Amino acid sequence: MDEDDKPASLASPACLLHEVDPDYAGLPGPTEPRDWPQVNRWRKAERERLIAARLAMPAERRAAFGAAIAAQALAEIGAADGLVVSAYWPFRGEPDLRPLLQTLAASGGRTALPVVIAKGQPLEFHAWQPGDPLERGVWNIPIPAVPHPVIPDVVIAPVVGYDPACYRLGYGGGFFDRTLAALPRRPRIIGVGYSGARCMTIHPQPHDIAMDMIVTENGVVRPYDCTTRALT
Ligand SMILES: Nc1nc2c(c(=O)[nH]1)N(C=O)[C@@H](CNc1ccc(C(=O)N[C@@H](CCC(=O)O)C(=O)O)cc1)CN2
Ligand SMILES: Nc1ncnc2c1ncn2[C@@H]1O[C@H](COP(=O)(O)OP(=O)(O)OP(=O)(O)O)[C@@H](O)[C@H]1O
Repeated sequence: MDEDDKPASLASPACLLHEVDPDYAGLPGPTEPRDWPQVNRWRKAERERLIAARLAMPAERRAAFGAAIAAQALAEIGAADGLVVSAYWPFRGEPDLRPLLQTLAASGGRTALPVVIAKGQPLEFHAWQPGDPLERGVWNIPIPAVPHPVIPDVVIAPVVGYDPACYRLGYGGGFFDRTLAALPRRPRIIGVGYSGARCMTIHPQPHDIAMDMIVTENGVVRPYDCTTRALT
């Protein structure tokens, strides 16, 4: 059991204030002009709340949710043959999708992990499949020991939070947004997280890039799915 797997003690129940009324939480409503310093403070507090909530889940539930997320993500990816798919090495209670990498690699896919080059710079993606050697990168995140940059067709991005428009709240480094903005062609972007990570809005900023979908243990969320359903 590593640090991430230990259930947090004294965790308080998730606060649902933000679900009820953003004004009440001191934030602008969705159509009002943003006060970005205020939004950044909100994001920081929300990150801490959401990470604590997922770490407080029993490890068995996280594992079961991770398996459900992996199965649906695999179905969304479809035929893996010839595709370059980037996922991630899980930390801080993220869904563990390493078995998905194994399945993709076994069915002809080329798998990869993101690599932090430096703060403020886009990520790189380097080919890696289960069994290949790893070394510690920035923030001690395991990265492929043998550098082999690739351009992914599909990027699986773990979320700290997400909203119905499929915007992602991450760890606050801005890495994925910078990376997606810099890639020569836009990959399919599949966000993955637990359904408890849903926010009414993450208050997207101009640099935020929406994902094509979010896969949770309960199903697939596509941008404004609920609106589409309501209109049809
Ligand atoms: N498993 C996994 N690997 C990943 C990502 C991810 O989201 N999950 N990343 C996706 O991007 C990149 C790493 N992104 C990270 C971004 C910030 C911090 C971090 O610790 N940040 C500091 C504060 C940063 C700041 O404010 O400047 C902190 O939380 O204390 C860690 C990783 C690449 N690898
Ligand atoms: N394309 C970009 N160009 C320049 N700066 C950017 C870009 N994308 C994000 N940033 C900067 O990075 C910082 C963090 O962004 P944000 O809060 O969206 O991070 P995040 O998506 O939660 O983090 P991460 O992707 O690392 O998990 C912001 O201050 C933002 O201005």
